[in-house]
Amino acid sequence: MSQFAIEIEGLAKTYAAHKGEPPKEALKGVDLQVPQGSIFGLLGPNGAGKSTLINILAGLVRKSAGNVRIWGFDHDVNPRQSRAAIGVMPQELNLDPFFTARAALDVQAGLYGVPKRERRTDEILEMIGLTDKADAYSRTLSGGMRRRLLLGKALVHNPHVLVLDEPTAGVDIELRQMLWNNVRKLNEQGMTIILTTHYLEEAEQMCDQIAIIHNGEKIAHDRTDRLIGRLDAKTLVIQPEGPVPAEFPLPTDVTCERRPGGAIALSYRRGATSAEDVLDAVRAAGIRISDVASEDPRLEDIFLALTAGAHRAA
Ligand SMILES: Nc1ncnc2c1ncn2[C@@H]1O[C@H](COP(=O)(O)OP(=O)(O)OP(=O)(O)O)[C@@H](O)[C@H]1O
Repeated sequence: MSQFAIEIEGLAKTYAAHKGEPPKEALKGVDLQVPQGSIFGLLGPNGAGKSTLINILAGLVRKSAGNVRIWGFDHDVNPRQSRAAIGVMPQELNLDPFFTARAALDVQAGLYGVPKRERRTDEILEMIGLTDKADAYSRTLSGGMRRRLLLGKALVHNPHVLVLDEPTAGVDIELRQMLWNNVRKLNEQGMTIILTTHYLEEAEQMCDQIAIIHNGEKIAHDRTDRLIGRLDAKTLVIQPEGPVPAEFPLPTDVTCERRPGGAIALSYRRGATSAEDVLDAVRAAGIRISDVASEDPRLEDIFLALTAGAHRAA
């Protein structure tokens, strides 16, 4: 058994021309390996191809080319096993309005061939906080509750891999925390998690590894800390004692930005300038330093740098 939960080679998808629109190459030969037991972030701007990739994994979209293995099972050779190894929480709230929460979970378990005695309906209802809504029709549930029910549906067959397609888009803080707590617990129990999100801070906190997709191509894949470390940028935020001159000499390539409250943020490249050089320049300008804090780049910075770089290359 491979150490990868998901292995993708040369995955391509072209959507056929439709209503005067030309064919759309949504994925252009993507290779990707998702380690078992990881929380893996799949990021990219709108229209990058993330949902297409996830929908191919879920068996909802047919790939044009390439190979997909889920938990070692080839999508084409062992479609039943590869589908059983994965659970997907989709972006759209596609619930049958005339099913109760309990029925929705039971029917889904039935679809996956889970025998009645092995069903964990009550356990899942409890986990997603819907025990008291078990017999309510899904049309009467709030948006947040429906989202939790979709998570429950993705879990009925106890998959090895759980895929979450923008699970927290437009949900409140409480639900977001509940979702992430659930995801962490499932991951601790050994489930591999793949998620797409537009909240980069969330990805930074949750994911061990991140891949960035742009225009149907993978432009980066690395451990989250290494990805962020790729940016050689550093910022010193200095709280001055007394006034700061409008302009003062700084080492080449150091930029100065005024922050609210009178602080100045000095950004530089670690490879070219040292913190000591920056502080020396501040002192030489007669600025007395009351406090200093340092800021490292965020995932957002690397994301913007990489996607902008890919634009230029294109
Ligand atoms: N059924 C379809 N028919 C034609 N084109 C499609 C179809 N589904 C998606 N596309 C196109 O394929 C590209 C990739 O779309 P996809 O939904 O995979 O992107 P995404 O990264 O998930 O975007 P978002 O972050 O906005 O959800 C887009 O240009 C989209 O318009």
